[in-house]
Amino acid sequence: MLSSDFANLASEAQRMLDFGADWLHMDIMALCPKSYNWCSSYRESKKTHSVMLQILAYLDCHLMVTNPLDYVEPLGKAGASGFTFHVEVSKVMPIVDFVDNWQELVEKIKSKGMKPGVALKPGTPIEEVYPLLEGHNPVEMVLVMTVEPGFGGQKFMLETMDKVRALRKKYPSLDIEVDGGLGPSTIDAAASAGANCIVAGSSMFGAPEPAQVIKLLRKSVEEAQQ
Ligand SMILES: O=C(CO)[C@@H](O)[C@H](O)COP(=O)(O)O
Ligand SMILES: [Fe+2]
Repeated sequence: MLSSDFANLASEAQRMLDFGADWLHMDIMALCPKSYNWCSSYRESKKTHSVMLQILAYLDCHLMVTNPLDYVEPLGKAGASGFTFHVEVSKVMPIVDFVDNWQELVEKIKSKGMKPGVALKPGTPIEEVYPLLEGHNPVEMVLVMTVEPGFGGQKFMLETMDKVRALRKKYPSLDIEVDGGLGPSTIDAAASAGANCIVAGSSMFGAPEPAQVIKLLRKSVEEAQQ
């Protein structure tokens, strides 16, 4: 949704769902701490239109913030479906034992009815997320960033596919999301590496026929899965 027309957020979201999108991806960034309000505004606007859509639209929230714990309560209230925090917070947070802290974080995310996920930046080794996929409270999705976080419309970094391949080999049924620079020219590389959740911003909102782009992305993932 970062590439959408913010003045018409609800109709932009509806347009993408009508074109065939499964999820709406919401980027929440450190310097816009109230950006989670998008979720509640979206839910509110939908109340008057369609109760069904309110239930059906999956809000996939990607938190590029250093204090994810502070967002669990407000995002849960705002109607988020997925809550994906960055593994790099372990380095910037004044945390003595990140392992205990992420267990607590995952537990809180689940208690608010959201799906916990972990994201990693292009320069972060894949091994750093492995501990979060083990134990009694594992995350349920890994978001591999295929551009540096910050804004849409950047060039897909092909070298990040090594991480997707390694992850898919180790976890055959895990949800692996790729985010940044995905579109018709890059989807095959991501799909064949093993990604099954595709975030597409500028390639969707900038397309003359977004429905065709979605079809193409889905076909590539389905074929790779077979
Ligand atoms: O998280 C981010 C950027 O920080 C992404 O979600 C981008 O917003 C995706 O946009 P495109 O690269 O598809 O235009
Ligand atoms: Fe994102």
